[in-house]
Amino acid sequence: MTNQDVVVSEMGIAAGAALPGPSPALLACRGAAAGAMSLRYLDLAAAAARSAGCTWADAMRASSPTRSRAAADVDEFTAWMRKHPSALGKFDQIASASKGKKIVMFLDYDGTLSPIVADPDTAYMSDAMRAAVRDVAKHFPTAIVSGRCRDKVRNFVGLSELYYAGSHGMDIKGPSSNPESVLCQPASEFLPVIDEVYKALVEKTKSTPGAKVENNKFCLSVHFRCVDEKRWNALAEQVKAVIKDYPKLKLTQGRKVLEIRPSIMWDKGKALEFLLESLGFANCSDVLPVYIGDDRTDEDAFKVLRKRGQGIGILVSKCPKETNASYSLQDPSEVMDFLLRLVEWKRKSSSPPPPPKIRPRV
Ligand SMILES: O=P(O)(O)OC[C@H]1O[C@H](O[C@H]2O[C@H](CO)[C@@H](O)[C@H](O)[C@H]2O)[C@H](O)[C@@H](O)[C@@H]1O
Repeated sequence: MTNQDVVVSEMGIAAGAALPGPSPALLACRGAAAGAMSLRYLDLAAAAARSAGCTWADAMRASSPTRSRAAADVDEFTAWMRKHPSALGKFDQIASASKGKKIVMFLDYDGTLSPIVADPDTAYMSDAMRAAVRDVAKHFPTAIVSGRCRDKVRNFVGLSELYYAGSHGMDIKGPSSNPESVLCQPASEFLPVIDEVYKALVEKTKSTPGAKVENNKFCLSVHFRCVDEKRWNALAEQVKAVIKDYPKLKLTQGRKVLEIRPSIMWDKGKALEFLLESLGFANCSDVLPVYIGDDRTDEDAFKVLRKRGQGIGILVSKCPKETNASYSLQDPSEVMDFLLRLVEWKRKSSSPPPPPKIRPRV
């Protein structure tokens, strides 16, 4: 079977090829991943498109909805909101679930802390959001979990006191202020291959106007947000033509982006588990991980929370989506409101009660 077969047969998107032998780094990182099984998110919309005999472009369209909230079916949205209520509306419920527990905050970057923009290199987060994240990190251990290369997302966020998990969790590092902080790079043996494929993809896709290849160190992104929809299928063919010779890589999809990643059993869910373990919360019942994300790669983390029966998954979305998250927020501005509210609640609940008023003697 060729890798091309693998790509097409397994979801038409994800090529689950043979696992590479464990690297020393992977062995080092295995603590949280022992007995791990693949937590790959099942892309229902794209799978449905393909099983209906549709093209890659159909699957790309299905996984990158452009439909506005106004055009969406209101009943469907209301029903979805009932299943995934607003984390702001249900703030008191979330706060009471955290009583006696240590909150650990996990935040996705694009579409969660920064609004989605056409040029990935200018997806800056606002100073107000940065201040909110800084405040959150003063009270709770906080990690940024992103598909981007760790250095890039670290530069965008600009806060040294956080944990960063870049490349969809394949590159984890603790706060730079701590010389003993963790480092986990389970896909380090893939670096030369990723570099080679990056160059090949840049060359192959240069004939597609608007296509952009982003090197995320342990994985690659091929953006099609600025590509004419008529060319999406051709672009997917170009990408498949390049990766067909690399059976240890798999192809997945995000928001108007094709992602090329090592086929290892590691994802944002594994990163979450690894970080909880590093923080000493491996088998604790008194921890409440809160994960906020907007994309399908975040579903791996939501699934882990569901499986643990512990923690709170919050999907950032304006329209109904199949998700393992329990709550929702509409956009990064609501994410900021939620973070600020959490900080305010924490301040109030940990400050000592005011001293009793002494009545002046008359
Ligand atoms: O895990 P994330 O932090 O959400 O990263 C996922 C991908 O995000 C970026 O792409 C997305 O945001 C861009 C900027 O808003 C947008 O132009 C693009 O269409 C989106 O897919 C990032 O550029 C990718 O490398 C990440 O994998």
